[in-house]
Amino acid sequence: MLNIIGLMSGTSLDGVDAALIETDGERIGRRGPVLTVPYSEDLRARLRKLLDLAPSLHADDTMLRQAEHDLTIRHVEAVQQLCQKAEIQPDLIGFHGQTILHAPHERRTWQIGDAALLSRKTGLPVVHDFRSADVAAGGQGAPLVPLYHAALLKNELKPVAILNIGGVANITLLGENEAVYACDTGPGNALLDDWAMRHTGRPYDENGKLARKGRVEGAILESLLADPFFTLPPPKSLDRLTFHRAMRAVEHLSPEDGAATLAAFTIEAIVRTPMPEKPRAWFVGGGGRRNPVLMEGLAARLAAPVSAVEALEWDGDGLEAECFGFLAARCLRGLAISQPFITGVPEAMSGGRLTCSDLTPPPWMRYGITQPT
Ligand SMILES: Nc1ncnc2c1ncn2[C@@H]1O[C@H](COP(=O)(O)OP(=O)(O)OP(=O)(O)O)[C@@H](O)[C@H]1O
Ligand SMILES: CC(=O)N[C@H]1[C@@H]2OC[C@@H](O2)[C@@H](O)[C@@H]1O[C@H](C)C(=O)O
Repeated sequence: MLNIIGLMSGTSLDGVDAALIETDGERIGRRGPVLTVPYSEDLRARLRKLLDLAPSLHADDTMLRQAEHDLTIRHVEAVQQLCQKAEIQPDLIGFHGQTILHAPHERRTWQIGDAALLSRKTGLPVVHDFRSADVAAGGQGAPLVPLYHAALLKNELKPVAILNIGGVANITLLGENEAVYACDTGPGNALLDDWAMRHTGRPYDENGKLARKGRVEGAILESLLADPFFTLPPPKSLDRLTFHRAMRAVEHLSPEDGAATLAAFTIEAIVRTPMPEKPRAWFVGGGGRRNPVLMEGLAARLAAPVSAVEALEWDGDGLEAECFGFLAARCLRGLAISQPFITGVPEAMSGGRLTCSDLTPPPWMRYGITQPT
């Protein structure tokens, strides 16, 4: 097995999560440590602006290039800090990059990040660009975490739902007979974060304090949920900005009522996701599991028990970063990272690209892995 550092910077734009994982892409050994290197407020604001500009942005845009450079340096720092913490010299990096645009219907998905720079600065080979091949083949390109959930889950609880509440929320349904279904469910924390920033100047509604004091505007909530996305069966995926119009719908509400309504939007979108099997339990990862308004709302509305993924002895902050370490190993070996019931791709397929600097021999030369074709 290889020691791989997985790096994930999610749609919340809060920073880089880094996790060490020992894996060959099938077996999973040691997991952790995990750490987060936060983005500066300035970088976060520049990335947020890039999301708005992305549909018409040229790849050579100066602001884009500068932000890409700066966020790659944050990833270099994350690798260095993790190596120190783990006291280990890793073999490989799985680098997700920062999604600035996701439009699978146009066969476009765009993760920025300079893999060559990351490889040069760390002296390690880097697997990156995990989503493009899937999207090019007609898939959604997301979510990609389900095969990692499937590899991790050992218990007999199935059907079981693993929910990630990041900027966008996504679900993996591990069904009976090894079936794996997945999709994005709707907004996660992103709308709430933007609302909190506007009304409190803070990047998120800490512990749901604002939403807790508000009243849900039922008519607005139902109008938001009338979007055809919510009745579409999986697979389906979202851009961080897909439901940004919800901000306009709640604009006239008080900070508290707006937060309560947006939190209810996240919850109801999850509850109403059409599912091929009925989960017997729900486990929640991502920063949203720290928001008691979301967790209590889900527990009240779902038919099965809801807990944080820590109940499975998983690390809810590191799971996605671990996943991109796991997927990096799978890409290297040409193993599938997506399947028809996960992303809608016509057949199971691998993906990712490998970048090595002049100083980093390809991993198959160093570790006897079969060279991917
Ligand atoms: N104590 C807390 N109270 C409320 N919300 C919280 C708390 N801690 C974290 N969060 C929420 O979690 C978010 C960060 O979540 P996470 O790190 O899972 O996002 P992400 O990795 O960017 O997501 P993804 O890639 O899945 O879209 C914050 O932006 C915030 O909304
Ligand atoms: C295009 C993109 O970056 N999608 C992310 C985003 O963040 C959550 C949700 O939307 C999910 O579909 C995906 O990330 C996770 C890690 C995934 O691919 O499984």
